[in-house]
Amino acid sequence: MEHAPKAIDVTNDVEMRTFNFFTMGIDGHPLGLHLDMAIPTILNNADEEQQKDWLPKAANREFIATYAQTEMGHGTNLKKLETTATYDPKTQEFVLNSPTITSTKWWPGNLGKSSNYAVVMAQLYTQGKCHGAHPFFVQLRDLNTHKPLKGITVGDIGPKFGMNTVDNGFLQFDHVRTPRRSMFMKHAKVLPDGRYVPPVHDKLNYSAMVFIRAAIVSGMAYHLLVTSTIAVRYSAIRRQGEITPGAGEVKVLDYQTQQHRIFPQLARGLAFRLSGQYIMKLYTQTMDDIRNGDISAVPDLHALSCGLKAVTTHHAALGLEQCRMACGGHGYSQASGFPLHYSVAVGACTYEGENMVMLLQTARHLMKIAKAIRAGQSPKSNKIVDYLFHKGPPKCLIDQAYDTNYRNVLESFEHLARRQTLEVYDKLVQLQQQGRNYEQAWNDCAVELCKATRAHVRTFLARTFVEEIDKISDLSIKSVLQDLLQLYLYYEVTECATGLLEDGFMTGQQHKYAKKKIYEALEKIRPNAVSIVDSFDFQDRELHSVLGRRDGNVYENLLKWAQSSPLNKTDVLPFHHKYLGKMMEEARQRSKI
Ligand SMILES: CCCCCCCC/C=C\CCC/C=C/C(=O)SCCNC(=O)CCNC(=O)[C@H](O)C(C)(C)COP(=O)(O)OP(=O)(O)OC[C@H]1O[C@@H](n2cnc3c(N)ncnc32)[C@H](O)[C@@H]1OP(=O)(O)O
Ligand SMILES: Cc1cc2nc3c(=O)[nH]c(=O)nc-3n(C[C@H](O)[C@H](O)[C@H](O)COP(=O)(O)OP(=O)(O)OC[C@H]3O[C@@H](n4cnc5c(N)ncnc54)[C@H](O)[C@@H]3O)c2cc1C
Repeated sequence: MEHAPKAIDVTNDVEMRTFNFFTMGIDGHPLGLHLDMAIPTILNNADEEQQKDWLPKAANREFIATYAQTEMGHGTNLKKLETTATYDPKTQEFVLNSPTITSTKWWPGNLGKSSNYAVVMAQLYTQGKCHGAHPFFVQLRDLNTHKPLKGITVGDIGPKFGMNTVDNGFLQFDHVRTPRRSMFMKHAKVLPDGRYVPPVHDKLNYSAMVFIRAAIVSGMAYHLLVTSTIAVRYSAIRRQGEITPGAGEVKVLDYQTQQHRIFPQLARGLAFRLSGQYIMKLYTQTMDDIRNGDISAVPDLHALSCGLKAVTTHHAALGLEQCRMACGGHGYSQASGFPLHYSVAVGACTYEGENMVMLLQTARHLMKIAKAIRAGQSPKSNKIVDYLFHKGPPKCLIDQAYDTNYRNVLESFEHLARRQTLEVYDKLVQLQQQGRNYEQAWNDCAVELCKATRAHVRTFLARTFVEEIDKISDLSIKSVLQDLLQLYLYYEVTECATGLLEDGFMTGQQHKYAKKKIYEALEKIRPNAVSIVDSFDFQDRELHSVLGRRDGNVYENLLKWAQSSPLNKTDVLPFHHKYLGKMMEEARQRSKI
């Protein structure tokens, strides 16, 4: 090709690649899974020889690979995946098979028509024993004809809620043989004679999922900032109704309800962006540590990435809907961009680990800490969880005259997370003392366990936001961002007020104080709102929105957009006379009788 694209940067510059992934393929593109699941799997799970062979070709786009783990019958419970990879020592090959209809791989992005390779998660059998789900690098289609290889049935799963430019696919194996070395062998191995060598940590095979979970946090920030930009810009040009009778129609952005709907999404977008940077740095550092044989950070990374992924995707889904609803009828048009952004972002509540399951994974981590606290152990030096070991003030102090760096607000979030974590731990213990087994007790506490995770993640998001704003030296920028920080923190206080009021930690008067601080922040943000969203410098093509155009020429372009609809190619649609015209003519004839 004349301007062949240069090789993908497969270094661990994940931050930029992630952002490209989320911005480049907002509704997905043929290389989405190749870039952000297949390549990370090769980087983190292939041994040196395999990396030498596969990585340059992957970077050079000599093939397209996806990540085929989920099956028709199982997505969450990886232990019960049914695809098998059985080692044959005679030929030193694995035989891949889909034994049941429910073992059909189902959902992998770009699997249906684009990919010719896949990372396939299969239950590994050797010497008659199953060793659990392991990744294999498997060719699916002929590199020249692109036809499926022998024993492989593959196709697209059909239209979905959204992201319909992504060919999510299905895949079945009928005793397909693949070389022994197609098994990713950095961590676990199968030797030529069939002996299994276990990994140092049995979850290292899950690293690609951890990468996307970490990346999704910035993805959610991106979606919230994009849709807030659309809603703020549109609200700044849309005039509807009067505040002072006779003074003329106002910009809907001047309504306090409009500000209360949109500005918190702006604030959350920033908060998620800052935590997204943190978790991606933690991911990169942990992967480097693993390469040096240190797996100590793996549990912290897993717990934080699961919790952040679940909370940010849920809040993004709610926030995008608020932005859409704030734009009235035009917000419901495809011209707004909201249907596209929403349908892509909300998928992240499900993919890469369904949110309830992710919240409970983080809760497992919190329960271990609660056990240590109840056993009187001292905290590890880990800023993410150390606060759980601390006592904290007995009463809320958010309305004290001076709250330097929002210490009193952060302590309120810490108080709630600490109380929720310890109370649900105590309930877990109590239910077991009453005779329930651990698993049943766990299920009977699951809703409260999820609340503990949400409280812990809220604390992390808030603290990170405060710390990062504090580092800003440009006072004019800092002042604007502090308005958003104030809104974020007190909005989150009101969002979790039930938990703070429940034990009398916060008073009703303090709740009123928090609301006052919210309204104060809304007023401070209003004059800067358009400049704040313009500063993100999103291109109109990224926003996919007539309402969010930087030039503000919404109405002329809305009409142009509508006129470009295929329906408007002719004044009278071809089928009119055949059906509607005929129906009306016959009705008129009948009425003359
Ligand atoms: C973002 C939007 C912007 C625009 C985007 C554009 C388009 C994007 C489109 C697509 C991109 C995404 C494509 C999607 C891909 C996928 O969905 S891939 C499939 C994802 N599937 C999952 O996430 C499966 C979820 N299930 C699991 O992960 C596991 O089953 C489990 C729930 C974690 C349980 O695991 P398992 O059963 O194996 O383990 P247990 O026996 O229960 O033990 C749990 C212990 O293991 C520890 N653990 C589990 N996972 C990990 C991990 N990844 N790392 C480290 N440790 C792990 C866990 O902590 C327990 O430890 P403990 O026993 O000590 O408590
Ligand atoms: C847009 C999109 C893209 C995707 N891309 C890929 C891909 O590229 N590769 C890939 O392998 N997969 C992909 N997936 C699949 C995705 O990873 C799974 O859908 C997800 O892991 C959930 O699994 P499931 O759909 O089987 O739901 P299930 O696991 O059947 O769960 C159904 C519901 O049951 C509840 N539930 C399940 N387990 C528990 C539990 N332990 N505790 C509490 N509640 C529970 C939850 O409410 C859950 O929503 C994609 C999915 C979507 C929507």
